[in-house]
Amino acid sequence: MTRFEDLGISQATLKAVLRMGFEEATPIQAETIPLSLQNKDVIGQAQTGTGKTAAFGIPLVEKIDTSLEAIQGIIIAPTRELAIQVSEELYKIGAGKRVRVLPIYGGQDIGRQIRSLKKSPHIIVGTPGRILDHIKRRTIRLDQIKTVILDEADEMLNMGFIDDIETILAGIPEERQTLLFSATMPAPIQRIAEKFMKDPQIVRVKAKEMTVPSIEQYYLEIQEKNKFDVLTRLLDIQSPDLAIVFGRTKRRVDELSEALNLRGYTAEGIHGDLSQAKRLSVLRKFKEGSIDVLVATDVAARGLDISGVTHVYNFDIPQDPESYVHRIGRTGRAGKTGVAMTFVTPREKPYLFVVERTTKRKMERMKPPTLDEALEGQQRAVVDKILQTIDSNNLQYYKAAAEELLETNDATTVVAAVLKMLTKEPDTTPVKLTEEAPLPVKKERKSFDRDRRRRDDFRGYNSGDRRKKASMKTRGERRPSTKQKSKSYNH
Ligand SMILES: Nc1ncnc2c1ncn2[C@@H]1O[C@H](COP(=O)(O)OP(=O)(O)OP(=O)(O)O)[C@@H](O)[C@H]1O
Ligand SMILES: [Mg+2]
Repeated sequence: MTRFEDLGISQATLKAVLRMGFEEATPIQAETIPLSLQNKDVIGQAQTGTGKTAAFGIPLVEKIDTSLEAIQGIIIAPTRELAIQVSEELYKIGAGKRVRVLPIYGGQDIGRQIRSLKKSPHIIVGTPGRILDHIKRRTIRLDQIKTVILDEADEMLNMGFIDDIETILAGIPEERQTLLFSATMPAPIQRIAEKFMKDPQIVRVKAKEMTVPSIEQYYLEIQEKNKFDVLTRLLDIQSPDLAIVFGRTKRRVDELSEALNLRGYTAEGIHGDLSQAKRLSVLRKFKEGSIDVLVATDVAARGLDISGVTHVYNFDIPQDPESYVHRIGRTGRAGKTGVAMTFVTPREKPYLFVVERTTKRKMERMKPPTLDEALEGQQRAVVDKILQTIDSNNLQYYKAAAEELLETNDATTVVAAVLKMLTKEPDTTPVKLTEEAPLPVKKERKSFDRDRRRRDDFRGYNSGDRRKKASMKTRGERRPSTKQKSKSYNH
């Protein structure tokens, strides 16, 4: 355990960090902060939700000279939401020193941004495109920058920002420190590191698994057409505080959130096609708890830190293991527990195995719940609420009416009626969901299936179970569309 007191940071920053409720440094912080304070370049890799933001944020704030009216630190992040979130965290860390932090992202009025830039922020946090735009307009000056941080570098690569990043880095004085955070280190990122970093220290927080152990991971084998009913049953049974449902495409996200609303859940979707204002308002509502279910695509949710997300549902299995790790990493953050459920259609099962092999962690198989189980789950939730209400002991206004009811009815009947009224019975309102074509069948399919079967045997599934699975495979599965077929599966 490392205390922030022992990391050599100033009183002002220490106070700010403690005020944020951080008691001890996470491993990535314990390793990165001292290196960064010594001006070393650092490449950092650690699991989701383990505090990478503060790992670079604390030393960056420490190095800001607040008497100098110039941009001294720049953080580049893949999405607007992430830029805002990181700037908020940096603002809190820097509150003790009164460090000025400004988020800069596309979609926001450029005139307003230019006015904010005139108030000389010490740190800017932005998306590559907009930062470059300001550099070209000369509304951002790079000559006093001493620290550059690339957050989620691999995601920026996936989004096609690599050239923008190179251009930005090339314009920043060489006498600087560069920190790079990335979940993976594909070749183009390594090249960036070689070209733009000086003797980088690699901080890889060793973890047996890529996912944090505090997330319980399950998979459910379901046919495409049954996914939605199973999702709503799970929501009823598990009654998550806040849940994120991941869909593969934008259309999927729209349809899912609409369908969830039809069935009485408060859900909204986020994906790249929504306006900036809309995405932010959805996120705000989700954080405040005025919507319970956020439906998202991978990119929209990358790196987002929303406290209190208890459940993640992979309505569609992600195409690659990294997406899986990032998706489920929206729960179980900062040492909290979480539950992740992955739906897999029979023909997509090889993907499940690839995920498990990469994360070095097995998902536990869960049977799709039945309608009765869903009803039971709802009842249990109501009973819990009633017990809580009893505990709150604030019932004097209701007791007279209760006694009146009990004069003519027996207690069990009265309570049963109350339970029935309060229980949300499983809703089977028809909804419209376009079937998503399954991911392309993998070449190595045979061997994966064999491996999987061996593991299934090991878990002691009976052969009847397996026959059922086999028959599911032959019934009514659609062939992948040519578009999807052409996507390669490269892991
Ligand atoms: N030392 C700490 N003690 C307690 N909470 C912390 C600490 N450091 C960070 N946190 C909190 O943990 C949460 C996750 O942190 P952060 O978003 O930086 O994770 P991350 O490693 O960047 O995750 P991702 O890979 O998903 O981007 C945040 O709410 C943050 O405020
Ligand atoms: Mg992060």
